[in-house]
Amino acid sequence: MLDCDNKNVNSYTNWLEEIIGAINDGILVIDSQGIVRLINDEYTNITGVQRENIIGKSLVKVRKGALLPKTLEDGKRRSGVYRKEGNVEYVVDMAPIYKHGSMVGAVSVLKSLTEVHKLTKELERSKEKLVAFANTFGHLYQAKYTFNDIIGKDAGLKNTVNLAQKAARSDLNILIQGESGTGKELFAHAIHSESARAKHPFVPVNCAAIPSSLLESELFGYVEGSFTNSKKGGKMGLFELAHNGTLFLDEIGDLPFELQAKLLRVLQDGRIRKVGSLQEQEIDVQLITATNKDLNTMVEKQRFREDLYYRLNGIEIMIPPLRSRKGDIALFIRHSLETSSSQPLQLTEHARKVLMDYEWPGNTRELNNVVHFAMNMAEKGCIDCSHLPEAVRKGHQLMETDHLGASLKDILKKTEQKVILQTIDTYGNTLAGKKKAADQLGISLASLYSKFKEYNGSN
Ligand SMILES: Nc1ncnc2c1ncn2[C@@H]1O[C@H](COP(=O)(O)OP(=O)(O)OP(=O)(O)O)[C@@H](O)[C@H]1O
Repeated sequence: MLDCDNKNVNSYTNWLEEIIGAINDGILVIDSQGIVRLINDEYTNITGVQRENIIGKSLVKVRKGALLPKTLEDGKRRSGVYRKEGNVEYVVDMAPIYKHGSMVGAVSVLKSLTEVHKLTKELERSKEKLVAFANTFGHLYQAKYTFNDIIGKDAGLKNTVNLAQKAARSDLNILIQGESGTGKELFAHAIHSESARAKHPFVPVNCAAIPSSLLESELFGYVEGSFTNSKKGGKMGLFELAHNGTLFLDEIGDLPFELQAKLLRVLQDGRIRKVGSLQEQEIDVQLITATNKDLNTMVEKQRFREDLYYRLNGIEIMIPPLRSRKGDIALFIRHSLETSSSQPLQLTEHARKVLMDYEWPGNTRELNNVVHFAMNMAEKGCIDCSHLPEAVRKGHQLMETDHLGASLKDILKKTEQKVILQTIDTYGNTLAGKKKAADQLGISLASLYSKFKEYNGSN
């Protein structure tokens, strides 16, 4: 009953009591004599004081140190007064109640701090999660390589690196072509790392790895309810994720034809539209695409849109296959042996020759795997032919039996070379090993040295 002079509890005051009871803060009302007239349930929850122990009693007597009677004396509002009762902390706002210009009582409003503490903790936890998420997210969408990670001194590769460095300084779309395993993704990372966008996300997408039915919504995102099972709140697309950074579309030759038209529109307008949305949003990404397919032939066969091909092809980077960069094979092997092996390892001349002669259809990826395989198979600090994978050995043997068209002199020379290298492999590439090899072959050590030098350019 707010009108403390009114003894009749009418329906109006009942209604007010209902409202006060429904309030989430604790409420206590005293009349002009300092007698407690009303409390709500939340007041009991916060202070632990039961209704029957306080209603109709003088507040100062029941609650020593209560400040509300002071409000009755000076008519002043007080706010944010901190209180602690056992483990319960709360703050109190106090105000006088006036009717027709005279003070008829005063009210306290208590706000529990337990809830505030709980919310603060929740907020802190959310902030921590957000930071962790930002770290993971940042980590996930960072380029992992720079141009320093690209191994190779072959002139063809150096020209390619040179062109890629220029491309990194441009904002043109870049199309990287090359056989599988030549390092197209490595180049894409390096280009982003050296570009002005390096601090922004690098988002790699393999177009062949995402089912075509999902690719559009993955690339452009979708709004809530755009299809059955769509996530609440919709989903951000990879273009949006890459905003201000670089989007790397690998295996672009596998982009479904109907999506090619949509991608072309995005590149022309610089805007994307989420699946199910009518609104467009501006997007600023540098697009790098890569493929090991021959896009020119695909265009001719009308399997890839010509207009999109020209859009993607702002700068075209062709990475030469490893077999055309023999010098890089030796360099890569040396680098791997020096950096990846826990013990010093020697490669026999024969094994080296087999590796140099092999065609490397899987390019640097395959070479990397083969060298690591051989390092694990090596014995006594030495990698010889028997430590190479069968496919590589077989490839070499096939090549060597391919004598068609060769002169007898060349065949004999090759065979002699093979036998000498294999015998040195067997006895070891040391002085003692070479002596044994020469003995076994029935030639002098000097002769073996001179032949060995002829085959390898050095001994
Ligand atoms: N020049 C190089 N120097 C160092 N490592 C290289 C080089 N080229 C390729 N690699 C390594 O070879 C592996 C394959 O490279 P990457 O994935 O970039 O090739 P890719 O051309 O994109 O292959 P795919 O067409 O199969 O996707 C990676 O481990 C990469 O780091």
